[in-house]
Amino acid sequence: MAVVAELSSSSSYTKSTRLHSSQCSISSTHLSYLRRRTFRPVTRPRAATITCSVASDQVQAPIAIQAADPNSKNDCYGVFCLTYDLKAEEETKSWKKTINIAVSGAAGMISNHLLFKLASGEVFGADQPIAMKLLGSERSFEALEGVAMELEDCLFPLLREVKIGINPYEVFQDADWALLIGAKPRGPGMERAGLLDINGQIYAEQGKALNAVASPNVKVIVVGNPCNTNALICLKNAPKIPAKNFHALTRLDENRAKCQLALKAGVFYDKVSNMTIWGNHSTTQVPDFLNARINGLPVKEVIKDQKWLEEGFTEKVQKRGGVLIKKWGRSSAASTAVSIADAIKSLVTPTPEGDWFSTGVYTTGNPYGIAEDLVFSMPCRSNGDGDYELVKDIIFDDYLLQRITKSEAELLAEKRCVAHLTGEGVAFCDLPEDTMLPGEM
Ligand SMILES: NC(=O)C1=CN([C@@H]2O[C@H](COP(=O)(O)OP(=O)(O)OC[C@H]3O[C@@H](n4cnc5c(N)ncnc54)[C@H](OP(=O)(O)O)[C@@H]3O)[C@@H](O)[C@H]2O)C=CC1
Ligand SMILES: O=C([O-])CC(=O)C(=O)O
Repeated sequence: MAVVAELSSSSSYTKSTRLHSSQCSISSTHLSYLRRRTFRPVTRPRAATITCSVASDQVQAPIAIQAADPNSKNDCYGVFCLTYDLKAEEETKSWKKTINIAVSGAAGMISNHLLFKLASGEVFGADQPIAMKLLGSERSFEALEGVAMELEDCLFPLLREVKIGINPYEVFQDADWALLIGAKPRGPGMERAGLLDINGQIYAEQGKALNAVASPNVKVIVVGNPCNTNALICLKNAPKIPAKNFHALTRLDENRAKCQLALKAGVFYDKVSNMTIWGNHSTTQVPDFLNARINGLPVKEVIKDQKWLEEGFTEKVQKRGGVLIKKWGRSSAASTAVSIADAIKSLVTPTPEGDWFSTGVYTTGNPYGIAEDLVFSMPCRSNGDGDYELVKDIIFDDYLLQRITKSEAELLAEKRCVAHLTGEGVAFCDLPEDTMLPGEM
């Protein structure tokens, strides 16, 4: 027989845990505490529901009953409900003000690597406390709890708060950074236009939520594919946030390109600099070997094999994701997480003299003649304040311009295909057939 009982206590966080006996499951809210050095619990009521299947001859103990609040899924998680008195702690006196980092797709593969790097301090710095706001869905909520439990168990000193939730309007509240990773993967037989529409709707919704509740100067990095067009949709739905603040992640492509040039030149990859990825995070992307440098020299002076540069190198970078999926059985997660960390570090630390980095950013006002009103990967520099400027001293040749034009045409076609999501009228999809996400080949 089944016994259903509710426990009396307090909180606003709802979770489900399976008991060790495997005969009972608990749907409980988490105890919330006021965070002080002494970790004194606050007397907020907690509620829990326990369902047990027991044999009819077993004695059933009466259990106290009080209503739960099953709708509230966005509050502090576990140990992160404890408040530390920062002033009382000598070592924290030099810490900066806590920043809020929102992450969507937080229960996914990429996040499973990224969150721990963020919490460790290696991205924002050893004096930068962070609060994590993790967005999941009904589908992923239990997994998200698992993620939060692992974060608890890491005892990261800089991780001051973790919240999990399924409503972007709650999770994105006061976000200083929004790392938007969640997206539906393209399944077998799904048209690219279908993927653009499904994921575009996610990014339109999240753009609206950011517009409504995030910090007005929030920096947004869109990872979920197709990331350039998702970023465009997101920024169009967030008119209060500067368009310049939205990025589409192409740092993984930059890192892949550096690796291939280093391999060919027989140097370690720290010798490769000034690497631009132009355009879309797709197989039309253009890894720019004309402006890149190896040991400070133009690539073409070090690698004299033009055919390899134009064909072998370019295609290898464009299709690296797909080759990896064939081998690994899933898309790049660890290297993507590292590249997100790199992308953030490039914005919060000054760019080394003479160098630059690639990121997909808003084209309006660009000095290269690329169509306006797209999100296009271009070379950028930062003084470390989270902002960036486009690099001006870039050279072009016919090959480079021709390739850039192809990627630009693809993004213009994607944009027409999502006009219903950017507020620009009726969508019309005429996507070039030969172009794909890096993982789709
Ligand atoms: N820009 C780049 O360089 C790269 C981008 N990517 C892209 O990043 C994204 C995330 O990759 P990864 O973390 O490996 O993927 P996972 O499949 O592990 O996680 C993706 C998350 O997306 C969420 N999601 C949102 N909507 C849907 C939906 N309709 N169906 C299924 N899941 C959905 C899910 O979380 P929830 O249920 O909580 O919403 C899920 O946890 C993908 O779009 C991938 O193509 C990957 C590598 C490189
Ligand atoms: O297509 C994917 O999901 C993977 C991807 O973007 C990449 O590896 O660059």
